[in-house]
Amino acid sequence: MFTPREVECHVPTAPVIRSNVPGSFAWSVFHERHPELVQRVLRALPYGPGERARVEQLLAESTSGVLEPLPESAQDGAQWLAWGEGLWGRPWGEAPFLWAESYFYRRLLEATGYFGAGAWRGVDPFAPFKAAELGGASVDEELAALADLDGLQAEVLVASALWGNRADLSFQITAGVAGAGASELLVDEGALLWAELKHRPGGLVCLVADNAGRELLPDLVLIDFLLRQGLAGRVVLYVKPQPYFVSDATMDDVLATVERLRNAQPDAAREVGRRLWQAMRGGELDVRTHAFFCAPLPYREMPADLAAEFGAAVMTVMKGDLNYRRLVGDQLWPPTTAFGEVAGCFPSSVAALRTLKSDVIVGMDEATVSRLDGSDEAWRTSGRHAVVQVSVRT
Ligand SMILES: O=P(O)(O)OC[C@@]1(O)O[C@H](CO)[C@@H](O)[C@@H]1O
Repeated sequence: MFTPREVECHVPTAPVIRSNVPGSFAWSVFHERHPELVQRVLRALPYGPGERARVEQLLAESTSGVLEPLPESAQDGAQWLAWGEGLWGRPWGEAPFLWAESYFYRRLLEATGYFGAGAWRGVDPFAPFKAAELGGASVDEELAALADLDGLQAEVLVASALWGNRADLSFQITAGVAGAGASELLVDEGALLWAELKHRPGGLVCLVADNAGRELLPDLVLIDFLLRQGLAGRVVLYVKPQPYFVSDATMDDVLATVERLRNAQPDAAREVGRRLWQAMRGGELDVRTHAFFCAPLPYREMPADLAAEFGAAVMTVMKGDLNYRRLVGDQLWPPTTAFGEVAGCFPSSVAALRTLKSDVIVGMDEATVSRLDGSDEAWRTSGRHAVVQVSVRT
């Protein structure tokens, strides 16, 4: 069980998103994305009849059944029982969307034997997808672009880490080529991010990773840049403790990506890989994790030990859509709500680098919202729009 942090945190209220509204984005995740995901998982690995039956049963339960708790043998069973108090026995769609999705991924690991005593223990059900992406041509292209690394500006590296967030394998299941088409940066507070880092160079920078592969690669290049320029004296890279939301990065993915860099062409990419390896050995790059990163809760409910880690940072860079939902709260905020008003409880200054792939959005101006609402596009979920939003802790 987590020890909650003691903090006075006042945020406005807004309706919590749930997946029980047919036609909504959240509903489509459970009724369109998950069925396809389950089929892909069952095709990608030769799970036996027991695992397959449990996975199919989970899909049926999560689309038309009620929430059942984890088996008593699960090591985190008591924690989930507490998190789900009042929800057990109710339809999945009645639970908060963030809660229900987190629980779906936890149950998928249960069904595939990830935490069991058998041979499937520790086997990442999404590993085949992640490996295909990391070994693929688009990563070759990203690596080739590193030939001109010394000429690349800080802003370009942030843009690359930002748009790398389009490469999210769960999103691509229903969106096709993620966020295909022209892209638009709706809010760009990148200058504030760099000003803060330059104002307080040499401190701790935290980066909370999102997806492996095409996203983690530019994240690592950005980390290398921060260390090389002395903008950060130390970087903590946070990854998930277990497979989650298909392509979320774990320690295995960090190691595979650093290895990919160390063996890459051109030389500049290999040099990045070599420096990252050394930085990990020397402690300047510390890869860490915490059970809270797979918890069904917003960051404002993070436990005291994790809050203390973030509290020591000059800046935390928060990657991706899900981290954004957890940072501001998975709620239907009026889009003009100030980012700092809902993210300001975070223990350090925080910069969100996020492409929009779910309904949550804050920090917009009225005119942009009207223009986008007047267009035909599902702009909140298409993956074509992005924000760089910063809240500075004074
Ligand atoms: O966090 P990421 O990888 O940027 O996006 C995660 C995502 O694909 O999954 C959720 C829906 O299942 C949404 O938060 C978003 O669409």
